[in-house]
Amino acid sequence: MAPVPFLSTNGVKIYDVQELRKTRPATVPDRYVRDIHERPEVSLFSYSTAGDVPVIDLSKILNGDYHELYPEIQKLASSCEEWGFFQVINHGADLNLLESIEKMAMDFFMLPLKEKQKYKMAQGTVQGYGQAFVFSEDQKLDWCNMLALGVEPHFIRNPSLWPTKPTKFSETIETYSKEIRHISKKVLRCIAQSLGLKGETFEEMFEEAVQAIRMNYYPPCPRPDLVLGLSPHSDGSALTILQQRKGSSVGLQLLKDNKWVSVQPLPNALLVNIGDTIEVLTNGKYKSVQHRAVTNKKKDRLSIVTFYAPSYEVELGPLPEFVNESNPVKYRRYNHGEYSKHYVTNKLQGKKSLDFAKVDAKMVA
Ligand SMILES: O=C(O)CCC(=O)C(=O)O
Ligand SMILES: [Fe+2]
Repeated sequence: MAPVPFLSTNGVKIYDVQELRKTRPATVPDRYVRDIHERPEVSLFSYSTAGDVPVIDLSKILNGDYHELYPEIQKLASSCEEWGFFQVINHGADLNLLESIEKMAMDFFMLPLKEKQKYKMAQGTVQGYGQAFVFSEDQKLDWCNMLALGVEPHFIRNPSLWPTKPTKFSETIETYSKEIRHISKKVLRCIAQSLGLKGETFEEMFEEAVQAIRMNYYPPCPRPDLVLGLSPHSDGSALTILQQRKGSSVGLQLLKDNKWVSVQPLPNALLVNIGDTIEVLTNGKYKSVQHRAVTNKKKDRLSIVTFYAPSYEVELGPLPEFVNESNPVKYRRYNHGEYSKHYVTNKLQGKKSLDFAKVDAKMVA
């Protein structure tokens, strides 16, 4: 039986990819088939190896002596400039907690559709189970099911969307998000240090930091050569901490030197990427790099992604330290809440959302 489509939060017909997959189709509906230039090169990602993305030992920065600290800070700076991504080891997070959030998330996605739809994303909103970035019938769809939840500050929460099944799900998210928030703060301090700024430079901006979690589940796909798990985008956050479930297929790719590079996270490491906020604050010195997810024919994949962003009231713009004659201002000042709204009301399309803040190069010259 063909799966029944349902309406996205913007009134567009979409499918639930896990339900599609249950029908064991030999191919995928047209809505998922990407234009030729967008399709992933299957051979590229299946052969790429781990270890390309720089690895930062957080304990060396936080507790190391000068001889350990300095090279690690240097490595962090070059990762943010050249990759926009780095893996963090010795981050101090409770490994049992990382394991239990993976298990909870998997248990959730394995529930019957009817149960998951109790938490369905409502029209015009971005939280819950569903697809937040679908705006038209001709937009290509991602081979992914998502559960997105606002966590902090409390007023962004919608408690009716926090699953009561599996039991302990909400409790685990609560503990997990606290742990990740703690790490986000530490990483942000290290980033400030790597920029030659005082560790506490960003603290005021993040006093009421916004934290949201997105769980992405990519079932196996009969045609990974034709589809994308998640469309190319940069994150609208300041930084993002990504955990990939152990044993998942390789799926995340980032754009480096105009080529898509596959990322295979190290076991127990957390993957951090620079979001649009830091790119703006540093006037482009640190890059919010485009990334996407690809699918796999045999294996599924789960990622748990925590976004850390300034409070909505904060006014953002390049810090004066990063603006001079040879580095003219690239971004205007804007309100972060407005940017967040702009981000979630547009489809994921590479780095296009940051055009919102770009200063026209000609006007500056
Ligand atoms: O699943 C992934 O690895 C990518 C997820 C991602 O980029 C996101 O949720 O913003
Ligand atoms: Fe992302």
